[in-house]
Amino acid sequence: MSLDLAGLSLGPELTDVMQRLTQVGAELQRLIARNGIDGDLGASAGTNAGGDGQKALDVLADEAFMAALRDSAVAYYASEEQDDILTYGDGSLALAIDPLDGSSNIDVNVSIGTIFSIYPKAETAEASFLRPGSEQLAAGYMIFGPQCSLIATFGQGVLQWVLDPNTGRFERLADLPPMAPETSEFAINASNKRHWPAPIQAFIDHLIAGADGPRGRNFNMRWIASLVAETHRILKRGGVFLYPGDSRRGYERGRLRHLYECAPIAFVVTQAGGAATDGYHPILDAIPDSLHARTPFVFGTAPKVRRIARYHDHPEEAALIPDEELHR
Ligand SMILES: O=P(O)(O)OC[C@H]1O[C@](O)(COP(=O)(O)O)[C@@H](O)[C@@H]1O
Ligand SMILES: [Mg+2]
Ligand SMILES: [Mg+2]
Repeated sequence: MSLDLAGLSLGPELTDVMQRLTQVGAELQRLIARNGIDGDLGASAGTNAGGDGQKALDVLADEAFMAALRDSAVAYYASEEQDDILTYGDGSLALAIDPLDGSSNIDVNVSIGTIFSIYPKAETAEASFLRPGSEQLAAGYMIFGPQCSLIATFGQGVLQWVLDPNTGRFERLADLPPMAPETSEFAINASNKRHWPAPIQAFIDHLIAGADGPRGRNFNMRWIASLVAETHRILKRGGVFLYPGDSRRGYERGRLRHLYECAPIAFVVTQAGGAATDGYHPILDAIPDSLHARTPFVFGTAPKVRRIARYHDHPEEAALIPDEELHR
């Protein structure tokens, strides 16, 4: 057993799938730690279904998860790296996966990860995934960094584990406490500012104006370009993340994938007391119209996410809403 699930009643199928996911995760952490010794995991390796360039590690991770899950309770496997859904056995689960998130960081030794989302199998392969994220049974991510952590939710709060490099086993830590309601950090790729919609421009302008602007206090910015690392920081110390749609060709719905990235992160974040929207509507209520569909994505401390929604109605007034009023 690579994962300590003592005391959790997940049922045999979900338990087995979690064990298999974490076995692969432990192996990926080991391979990543040796990057450069036997080969270059950041080398280019083609293009995936969504049109993104693939790195060697994207392909290797996808193949490792496919191999590990082929004879499991996963009946349908949908991956960011595959054109179509793969049909396996007749188990009861459907798994969506971003096998390697944060690919641009592989060759610079910055945290990357795997994001997973598990649904009960539906009538058809497509119907198993093109549904609201609120129907997820489980979701989470592994982060390959200074520590290899697993963060997961099964719908009752957020659980965390750390991989013990001495034993190869994920040891459970105390459950994550609810996210901090008061924070001053935001994360966005500011190089795209000129392409953003007006409400996002206004929100960020007001944060950057700091104590001299309508918000009347200073804020701090972080951008790692690795969704798992950004999520991990925000879960641990609060803040807000934005990847809005923008006017660049192909970015009208942002960059991130609804099924493989946004729905699972939204499930985790809302279970931690945060919120996740497309800027306005909750992500967990939305139904993606295709496997690789993208969505604008805003998540983090709930009052901040609510304030961003208010910027879509009344940008100038939104800056002046007292924080307490957004703590509903
Ligand atoms: O390079 P950009 O446009 O800032 O985008 C960074 C975002 O893209 C991603 O790397 C996309 O994920 P993949 O690496 O799985 O394609 C996110 O992890 C990150 O938040
Ligand atoms: Mg990703
Ligand atoms: Mg990826």
